[in-house]
Amino acid sequence: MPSSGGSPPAVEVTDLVKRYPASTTAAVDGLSFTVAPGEIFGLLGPNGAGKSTTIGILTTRLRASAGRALVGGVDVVGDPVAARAQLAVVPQHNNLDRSLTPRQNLVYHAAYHGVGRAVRNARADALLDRFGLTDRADKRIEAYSGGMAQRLMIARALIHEPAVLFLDEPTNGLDPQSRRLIWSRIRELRGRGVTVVLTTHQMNAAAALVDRVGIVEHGRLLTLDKPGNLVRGLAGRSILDLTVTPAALDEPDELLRALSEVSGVRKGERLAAAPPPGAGAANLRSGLGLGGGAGFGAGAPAAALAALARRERAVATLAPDPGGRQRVRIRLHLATDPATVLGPALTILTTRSATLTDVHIAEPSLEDVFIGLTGRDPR
Ligand SMILES: Nc1ncnc2c1ncn2[C@@H]1O[C@H](COP(=O)(O)OP(=O)(O)OP(=O)(O)O)[C@@H](O)[C@H]1O
Repeated sequence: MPSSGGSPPAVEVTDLVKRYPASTTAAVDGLSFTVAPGEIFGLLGPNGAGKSTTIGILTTRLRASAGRALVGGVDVVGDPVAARAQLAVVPQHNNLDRSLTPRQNLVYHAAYHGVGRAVRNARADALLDRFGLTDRADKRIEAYSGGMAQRLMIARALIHEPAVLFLDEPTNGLDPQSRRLIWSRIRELRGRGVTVVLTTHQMNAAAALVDRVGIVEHGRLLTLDKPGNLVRGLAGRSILDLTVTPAALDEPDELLRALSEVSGVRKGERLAAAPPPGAGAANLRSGLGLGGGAGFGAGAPAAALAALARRERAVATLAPDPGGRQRVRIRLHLATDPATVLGPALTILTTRSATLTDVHIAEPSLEDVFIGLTGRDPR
């Protein structure tokens, strides 16, 4: 997190509450956090957690039911006009003015914020260039793709050089090219000293981009820390995914139960469907120096298994998928080194005549932290 150098927080939220009329529960329910100047702060949470409502209050679109919110040291309720001069917001939905050209959207927005003519034209040119829109600056907005419209909305938000930029789902529904451009431009803002508060459901991008992340649910903060610290909190917990074909008379749930009872397994679960074979797979047979065929058990060389387990990510193909029989994916959540679980797990598979076709060892991610805190049920 960039040092605030003793200056006040860019955003300060204290005991914030929002109750919508006719709703029995609070959308924001006593939220408190601060964001340092120049920080990129991620507000994560499941659908309906209260993220957009919080941003709505901070950007003066909504009025809080209780609590306090300051942006750039300005109380958003006490002095919304001064607060709006400090901030900019890119909402979830396209609110560009379709009666204007893209360039006019930028220039008129700058004029609204009192930016002089020469400066606003120069800034519009620079921003159109930064967001890859120069060639289409004078076309009709209707001809813009979703990615272009989103880039233009971010450019428009930046034209009065706000101290704090709020982005609500900035890359939702965009193709990978637009997503990468937007994440990269947001990263650049840190170098320019702009504070960014964003919401997203894209955990990998958030983990790579934000300085700190707050995870909210039911309008309350569940945790707030650097992504690395949150993931390290799950240290020693790796995940072992096995794709297996149980023996004809075996029950997948019985197999799962047996694997879940291996020492070092915290929890076992069945995943939805078997992945397509292939893509990116390393061949465990050659990697381990083992012969072909199904059913590797206790006889497999322990050192080779340990070498596999030490690899940060390993996807391996052990045996061909026997046609016709249903494969199942089993995820084992481990509280120990995968090397110590693999041997006993393979013994169980061998004993039960199951065929193992894929092994995947994964380190925990921010998404695991998120799921661990907020659960698996869709909202
Ligand atoms: N105008 C409104 N009137 C009544 N209830 C609302 C209104 N807007 C949002 N809510 C409710 O407030 C809660 C928080 O919604 P909010 O949109 O802030 O969540 P969110 O975390 O941004 O969700 P998402 O990830 O889906 O955008 C939800 O239960 C939602 O149904």
